[in-house]
Amino acid sequence: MENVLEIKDLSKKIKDFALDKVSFNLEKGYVMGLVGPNGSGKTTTIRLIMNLLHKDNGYIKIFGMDNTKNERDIKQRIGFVYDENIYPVAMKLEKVAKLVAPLYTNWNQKLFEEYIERFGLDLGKNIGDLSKGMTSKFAVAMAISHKPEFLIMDEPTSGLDPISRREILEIIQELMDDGNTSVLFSTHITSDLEKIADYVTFMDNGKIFESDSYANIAKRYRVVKGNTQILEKYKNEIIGYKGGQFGSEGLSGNWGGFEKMDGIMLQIPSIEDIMFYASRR
Ligand SMILES: Nc1ncnc2c1ncn2[C@@H]1O[C@H](COP(=O)(O)OP(=O)(O)OP(=O)(O)O)[C@@H](O)[C@H]1O
Repeated sequence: MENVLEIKDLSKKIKDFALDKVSFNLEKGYVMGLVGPNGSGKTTTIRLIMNLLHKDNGYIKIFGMDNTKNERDIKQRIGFVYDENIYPVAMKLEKVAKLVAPLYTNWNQKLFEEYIERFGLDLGKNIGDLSKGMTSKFAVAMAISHKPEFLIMDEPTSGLDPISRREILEIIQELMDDGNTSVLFSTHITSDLEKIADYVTFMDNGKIFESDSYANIAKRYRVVKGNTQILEKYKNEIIGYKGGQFGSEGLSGNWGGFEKMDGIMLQIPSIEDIMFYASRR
């Protein structure tokens, strides 16, 4: 097993917010989705991985190397999509590519032009004249035209219509076909994760709630619903417990005992369920 990304005890304080001992790994050849409510620390984690922010503690290894000491080598092998446009709005797409291409030893102009055509983009247009969706597609084309081994994207599909989202996901799937490419992307769109993510890392309030395959996480937890009088007694076993007059609910990682109880219903949690109850802790 070879890890493309290893994060251990990563901490960073920004004003009132603290990323607190974040640890997770991504194995080479897999796709990981980073999910969590607004402000849970996804962008902060991604910025730390990209060395755009300085960490307070912990370490980040990419391709087995320290991400700060080997930044130049690492970035040649990485593709990165920011959560916002980073290119000058008055610059033509063609010009942006001309400036960026020489930075990568592996830049493949033919491949870039193929992506541009596939996404229906016009190289003669200014960045500022692109729609939100087209800006995202251009950012993805720019990030993958040097055939990165590791693609890191911060909400690449937000603001895209379902067809464009599918196009981006298809491209990611194609990149994965060689078995050597790995992808980490943050998203709020849980259906995207269901389509392509091998692993899901749940963040909440600067901490990791879970990081595993969805199948494993779905085995570990159940949504518990039912009689308030019964559930009140076990509320310490229930994450994000909410009691109500007409029934109570939450998520449980220790749900075996509920199976035989009358008036209690168990459901396999969706990704959204896990996010919801974890954030209500
Ligand atoms: N430069 C900054 N100054 C002050 N606070 C910041 C700064 N950068 C991030 N934060 C705070 O850190 C927290 C985490 O933000 P972050 O952008 O990492 O969350 P996120 O999970 O990516 O959220 P979203 O889903 O909304 O994009 C937020 O509370 C945010 O306000």
